[in-house]
Amino acid sequence: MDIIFYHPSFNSDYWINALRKAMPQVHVRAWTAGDNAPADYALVWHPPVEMLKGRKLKGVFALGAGVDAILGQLSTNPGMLADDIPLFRLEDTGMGSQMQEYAVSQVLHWFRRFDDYQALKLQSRWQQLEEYEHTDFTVGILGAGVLGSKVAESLLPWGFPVRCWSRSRKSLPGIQSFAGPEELGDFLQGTRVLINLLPNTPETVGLINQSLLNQLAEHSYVMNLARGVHVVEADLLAALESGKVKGAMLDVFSHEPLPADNPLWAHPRVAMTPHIAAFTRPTEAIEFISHTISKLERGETVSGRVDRVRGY
Ligand SMILES: NC(=O)C1=CN([C@@H]2O[C@H](COP(=O)(O)OP(=O)(O)OC[C@H]3O[C@@H](n4cnc5c(N)ncnc54)[C@H](OP(=O)(O)O)[C@@H]3O)[C@@H](O)[C@H]2O)C=CC1
Ligand SMILES: O=CC(=O)O
Repeated sequence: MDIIFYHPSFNSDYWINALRKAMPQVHVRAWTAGDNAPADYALVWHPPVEMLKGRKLKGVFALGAGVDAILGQLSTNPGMLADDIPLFRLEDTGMGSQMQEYAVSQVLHWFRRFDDYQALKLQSRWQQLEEYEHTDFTVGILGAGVLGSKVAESLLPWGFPVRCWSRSRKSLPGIQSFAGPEELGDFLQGTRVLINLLPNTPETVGLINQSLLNQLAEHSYVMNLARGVHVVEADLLAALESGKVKGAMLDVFSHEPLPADNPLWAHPRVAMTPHIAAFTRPTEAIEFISHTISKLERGETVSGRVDRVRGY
């Protein structure tokens, strides 16, 4: 069996050695321009069209959780991957615990008013503020898939009311589930901290806009861990100015790296990180990929297959 590998920034030698160790019977090679030799599987992130075009593959694995980039490439280059070639993505592979750490630490930061205390510190003011109540700190998670559900579970032990919104209804112990566009309004009503873990699809682009932000609780907080295109930046800035939104923590942006003249950089109530909420971890990712390939080769059912029509 042959596997080709392409990632624009990962250390290919490291990955290829680790893949060979995990699957000693498989020939793994880094794909380079002009390589048209046959392969069974391709492991990719932002692949050149020519890498995949016309290949008869048994499957393609995206080396991340989101498949918006590759589906975007496919929409402009439909011949890049035949419809019958399955596309898989990484499910959790260590990203769940990273998302939990990120979300829990930031929710606690806001709940314990460290943002307010930092502002007071900058004015050299010693002042004790009123405590927030857990009951006034409902956390609502947009997306209750692999990562959203893990984040939801991790917030429960801290005493916050937790709710989630997805396409289909979930039954996650202790978490209130809202489903579909008709329940989005009820989900937003009373949500104090909004965490976004939706995939980037035509239905979710621009969802976090003025209308949505207006439905949140007063002095709410927004955390975007999914994709920049979900948030209408001008609407978020307006909501921060009006005080409707008290603070935002952003990991992802419509344009990455975020341009130097973007007003988010200087906003005192916006914190940000450079798309690091969850990294692809080689050991866990390779374990998932090798396990999935073994099952596929045995004709067994696997999870992680992308529904190309649905877009995630
Ligand atoms: N910032 C970072 O470092 C990283 C960001 N990400 C982002 O996180 C995203 C989520 O990952 P993951 O949890 O693995 O994805 P999943 O596919 O497992 O979960 C997606 C969730 O979104 C819900 N959803 C999709 N479309 C809609 C819609 N139109 N209306 C309501 N709910 C919808 C799904 O509902 P249902 O369950 O009913 O299908 C599901 O619950 C990725 O797509 C990626 O963009 C991922 C890794 C790292
Ligand atoms: O943003 C990262 C991903 O895995 O998707």
